[in-house]
Amino acid sequence: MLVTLEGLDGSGKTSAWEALREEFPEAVFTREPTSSWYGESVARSMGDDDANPLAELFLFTADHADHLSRVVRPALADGSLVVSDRYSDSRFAYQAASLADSYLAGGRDPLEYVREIHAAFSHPPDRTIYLDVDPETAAERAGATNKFERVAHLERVSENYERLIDAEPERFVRVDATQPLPDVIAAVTEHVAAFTDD
Ligand SMILES: Nc1ncnc2c1ncn2[C@@H]1O[C@H](COP(=O)(O)OP(=O)(O)O)[C@@H](O)[C@H]1O
Ligand SMILES: Cc1cn([C@H]2C[C@H](O)[C@@H](COP(=O)(O)OP(=O)(O)O)O2)c(=O)[nH]c1=O
Repeated sequence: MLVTLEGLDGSGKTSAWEALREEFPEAVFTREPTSSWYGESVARSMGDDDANPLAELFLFTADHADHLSRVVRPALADGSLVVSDRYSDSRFAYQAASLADSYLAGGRDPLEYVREIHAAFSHPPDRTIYLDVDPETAAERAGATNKFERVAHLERVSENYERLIDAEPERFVRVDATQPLPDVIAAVTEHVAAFTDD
């Protein structure tokens, strides 16, 4: 089973993911962007305010393709529970927001376009926990260290996540990430336990 953690920067995903490692020691824990050289290319692009958003989408997607074949598919084939801190929904929400101001031929909707690219090769998550926090709190917590962490951008990202949740309400569970962190972690842990009991 593939469980993904999604949400704005500073929503507490990494803290929850680390806590889950203690609770589910048999599971495979992974994340995107990865630490491979593809992931390093992504980090380089994120550090460049002039990076082309379409080129950046393909760097993130290249990292995802490698992550899938090297980590996610083999672990799922072994029957492992896989928990990923960010996954394809991050591309649908963030890169659709980055592409919104650029030109896509034929009036294409950026979010649909990014989804279509993934549909050709990706493995969709079984369940996704969305850590729900407002863009102002997210930017404050994350310390606005890169261009994705600006409030206006996070507002667009947040709207895109809402579209994704509306489209697949059965895949997502929402956790209120404005609660104290221990409560967020407890809620996330309970959800993962319930998924694996099903
Ligand atoms: N519910 C919360 N309440 C207060 N601070 C939080 C909460 N969740 C996360 N933080 C803080 O925000 C920062 C980013 O948390 P992190 O778990 O790395 O989030 P993410 O991986 O979603 O960016 C950390 O300093 C963390 O302690
Ligand atoms: C995986 C992924 C991340 N991102 C962005 C979200 C973050 O701003 C940044 C780094 O992700 P991450 O290291 O998970 O940061 P955080 O812990 O703050 O959430 O990359 C994308 O824009 N697209 C993607 O596909």
